[in-house]
Amino acid sequence: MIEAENVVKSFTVRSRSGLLRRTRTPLVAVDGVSFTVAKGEFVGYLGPNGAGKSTTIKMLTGILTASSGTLRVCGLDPSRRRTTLARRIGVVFGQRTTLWWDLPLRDSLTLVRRLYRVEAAAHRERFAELTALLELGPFLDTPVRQLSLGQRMRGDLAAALLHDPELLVLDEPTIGLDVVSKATVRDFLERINAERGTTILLTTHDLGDIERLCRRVLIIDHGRLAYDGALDELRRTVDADRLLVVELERPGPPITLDGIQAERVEGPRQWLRLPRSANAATVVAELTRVHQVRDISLREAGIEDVLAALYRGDRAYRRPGRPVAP
Ligand SMILES: Nc1ncnc2c1ncn2[C@@H]1O[C@H](COP(=O)(O)OP(=O)(O)OP(=O)(O)O)[C@@H](O)[C@H]1O
Repeated sequence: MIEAENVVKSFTVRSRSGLLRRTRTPLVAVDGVSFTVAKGEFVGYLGPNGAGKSTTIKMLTGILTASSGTLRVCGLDPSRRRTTLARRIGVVFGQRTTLWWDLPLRDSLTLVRRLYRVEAAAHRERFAELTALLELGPFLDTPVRQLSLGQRMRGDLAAALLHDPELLVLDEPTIGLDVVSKATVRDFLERINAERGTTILLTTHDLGDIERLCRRVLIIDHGRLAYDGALDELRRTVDADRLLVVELERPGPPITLDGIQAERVEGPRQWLRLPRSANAATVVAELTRVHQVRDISLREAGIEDVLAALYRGDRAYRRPGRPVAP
C-alpha cells in the first residue's frame, strides 16, 4: 500500500542577516526514510516536534514532492498522480478542516461526493453507514463553523471516507478532543480497519491512540527512522527497565554508578535507568553513600519514558523490529 525507499525532502530556509543580506540554509526535514506498509495494516507514525512526520505525510499524499528517493502509494507516484491518488486515499489533518465552513455538514458531504465523483447509490449507502457509525445525525444540518471540535472531526472523518478509500492517512485526528470524543473516534477507526480492511497510517502525539490502535509503530527522529517494529516489542523494552529519580542536595554532573549513568539531569534532579538485572537496594545504598541525596523514588518505566529516551537519541533503545535506515 505504501512503499518508501530512501526518501529525502530538503527545504531551503531563507533568513535575513543584516539589512540587505539574505542567507539560504538547506534543511533536511526527511533524511533517507525507507519503510513499507501492507494492505490492512494500522501503523502509528510517531516522533517529536519537527521530526518530519507532516512532511512525510505531505509527500505521501502528493502535496510535496520528494527531493530524492522513491515513493509509491497504492502503486502510484503521489506527486505525479495526485488527482488519481486522491480518489483512492483519504486524508485528515486534525488541525485543519476540509469541510466548507459556512455550509451545513450534510451539504459539505454532498460536495465531497461530487469532488470524488462517487456514484449516487454508493454514496447514499456510505453516507447512511458513516452517519450511523460516527453519530452525525443530530448535527448534519448545522453549519460546520458552529460544530464543536469533536463533531467537526467526526465530520472530517466522514468526508475522508465517503469515497471508500483503500488508505486513510491521519495527522493528529484526536488533538484537542475530550475523552468521550476520543473514544468515539478510536472505536470508529478500529472498526473500519477491522471490518473494511482500510489501511491506516496514524500520526499522533497521543500515546493512548497508539496503544489502543496500532500493532506496529514507525518512529522518526531528526528526519530518520529510529524504530520500525511491533509496539509489543517496545513494551517489552519498557518492562525490562525501572527509573530511579534522585534529588540531590545541589546540582552536579551526571551520576555514574556501576556502569549506570544518569540519562537526564534537571538542576539537582537526575534520572537513572535501572536494568531489570540491577539490584535497586544496592544501587540506592551506593548512591546515598557517595552523594548527598535529599530524596529518591523508583518507578516502573512507561512507554512515554522509552519514547522520551528514543527522542533524546538514546541509542540503547534503537532496536528495530525490522530493518531500518542506520
Ligand atoms: N515548508 C517548509 N519550509 C521550510 N522548512 C520546513 C517546511 N515544512 C517543514 N519544515 C521543517 O522541516 C522539519 C520537519 O517538520 P515537520 O512539520 O515535518 O515535523 P513534524 O514531525 O510534523 O512536527 P510536529 O510534531 O511539530 O507537527 C522542521 O524543522 C520544520 O521546521
